Amino acid sequence: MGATPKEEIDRQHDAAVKLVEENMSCAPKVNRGEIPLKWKTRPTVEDPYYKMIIKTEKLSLDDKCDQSETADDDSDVSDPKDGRSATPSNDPYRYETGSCISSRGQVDISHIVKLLDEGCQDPAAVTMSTPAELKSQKVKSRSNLWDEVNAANNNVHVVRPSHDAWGIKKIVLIFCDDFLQTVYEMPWWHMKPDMRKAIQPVLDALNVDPKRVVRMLFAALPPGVTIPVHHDTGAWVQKTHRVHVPIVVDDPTRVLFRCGPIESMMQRVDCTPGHVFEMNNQGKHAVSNCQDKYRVHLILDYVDASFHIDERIKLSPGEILLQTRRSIDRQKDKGKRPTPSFMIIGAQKSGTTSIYDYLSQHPLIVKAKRRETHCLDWRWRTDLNTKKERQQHCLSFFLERELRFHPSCMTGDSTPSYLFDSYRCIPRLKQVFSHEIKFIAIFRDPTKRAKSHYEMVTSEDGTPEQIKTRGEEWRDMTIEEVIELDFQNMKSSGMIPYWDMETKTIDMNIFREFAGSKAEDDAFQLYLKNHVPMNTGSHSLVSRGMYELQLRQWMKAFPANTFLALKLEDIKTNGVNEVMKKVWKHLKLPQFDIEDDSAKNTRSYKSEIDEETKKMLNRFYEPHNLRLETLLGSEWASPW
Ligand SMILES: Nc1ncnc2c1ncn2[C@@H]1O[C@H](COP(=O)(O)OS(=O)(=O)O)[C@@H](OP(=O)(O)O)[C@H]1O
Repeated sequence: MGATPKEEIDRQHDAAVKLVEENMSCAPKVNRGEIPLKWKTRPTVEDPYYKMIIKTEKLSLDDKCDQSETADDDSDVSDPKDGRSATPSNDPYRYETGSCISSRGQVDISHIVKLLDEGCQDPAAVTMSTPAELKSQKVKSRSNLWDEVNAANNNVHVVRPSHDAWGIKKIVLIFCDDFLQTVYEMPWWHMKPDMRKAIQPVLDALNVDPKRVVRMLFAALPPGVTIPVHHDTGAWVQKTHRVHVPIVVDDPTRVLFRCGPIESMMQRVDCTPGHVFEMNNQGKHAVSNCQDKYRVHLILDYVDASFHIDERIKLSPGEILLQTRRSIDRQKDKGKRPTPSFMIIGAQKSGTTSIYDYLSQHPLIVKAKRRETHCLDWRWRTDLNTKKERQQHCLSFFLERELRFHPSCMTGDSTPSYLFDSYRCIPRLKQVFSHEIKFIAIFRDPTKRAKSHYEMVTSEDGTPEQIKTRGEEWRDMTIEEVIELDFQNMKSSGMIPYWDMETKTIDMNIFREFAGSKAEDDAFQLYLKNHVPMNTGSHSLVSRGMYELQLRQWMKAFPANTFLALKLEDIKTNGVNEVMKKVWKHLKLPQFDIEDDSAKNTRSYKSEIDEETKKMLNRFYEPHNLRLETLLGSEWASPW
């Protein structure tokens, strides 16, 4: 349900009745052909033509650009923020009066009317019951297609929260998920030749093959109802042409259907039955039924012929769909996706919080109960005896039960310490999760990472829990002392035989022999065992920047294609959305442009790192950085 307050809806309804009574004229029925899909963006404040309109109309930009309005159908909630991110259009015709409406012909709808007649004017049967509840009830008449019980048993029940809340009755023939990955054909479409035949004249007028139709339904708007000014949202909107055909309209003069690029430019559309018109549903639109009868429109959305649809599924009568606001799944696919689907494993202080936040903005991502579950390291329950109990404990950090019903959605966590502590985490992970998990690692110039780590651990800011987990061991130490301590710990574990503790230089001959060897892996394990306690974060300042060594342990344990490695610096160079494209691809999620790309978990430092210290760390890390190429390919040839 949208955000428009009831008083505003009442105000708009009264205004609509007034316009109807004043006989507001309709826009001339001009066939402008297809409305170009590139026009299906919200006007933005950056758009030169929009600015021009605003000026001409003497409107205030702030007032008129994408006001928050209300909802129409399932996903049609106006978003006050989306004017900021939409692509500016440079096409002046986009904002011309009438640019949002194109008359596409007049067709014979008498066969459709016959099929819909029964039950059409019966008072609302929109119950908000679940499909299972509806299915358990007895069907009164199989020929009454408006009856929800009939639809749940012999067609497929679709929930359309906003429409249902308005009391809008519906007969759904074709439906798709929000990202247009799957199109569902309902039995009353694919098993009803009379229905297809009756609707064919509409498709002929549009010159559209039925396989290009991704949504098609009849909507009966109750008497006296106004759907206030809004625009539709959802990834599908910009990929589809929206077509309306008035079917049952007793008195077209008492139906006010308006559409336009902005609210003040909305024009009235002639709602004479049989008038096939396309409208830009990214433009502002509103409808008022000022009759004392239901008003029925056929509403359909079709894609361009070149658009590829992954799957077109013919549903069986009575099948149950499991829906969220942005996803649709079949009940028979329940449990198809095990939890979790992904893990951001590190590196600590390299932008993991940001990546998790950006990921969570995707409508098909559901956040874990906490971002850093730590279920495999310091929240691992050694007291639990069975594998099943340990599994349940790890799953308890996610909305696992809820997600079972929605396999097209996914969840995961972001625990940046996992990458480092492969010694504990990998065997535990293998014990509790046997399904494929996609791993994401993000790296950052390791010297900068070390400074960020030191600043965090020695900071007095944060919640009591954060302060406790960071530990107090470094409080009275300089960064140089902490670095020296870690070098000693690594040295004593046999991890850095190539490092001269006095001259602080690398013997490259030893490095080349040792790096990547079993001896190095063994020494790293020993170090993790002896110098990585679970009760404090004050450890491993230098070693956490040895990325290849850490990632190698994971890539030995899991297939290479389950890993995606990112570079924090690429966010600055290429922009967040370019970096996130790689993430969507890795997780097989539909492309999505995030709205909030601000950096998360940032900190201002107490002091700058000393130049000599910086040079020494750079010297230590350089050959380690170069080794990333052996794992990740030429893109990582000289990362920093
Ligand atoms: N988008 C973007 N651009 C540039 N820098 C960014 C970005 N997102 C996060 N960061 C920096 O990453 C540091 C925090 O990393 P993490 O969130 O992984 O830290 S933590 O391990 O979860 O504590 C932290 O570094 P410091 O500020 O140097 O401490 C953040 O500023």
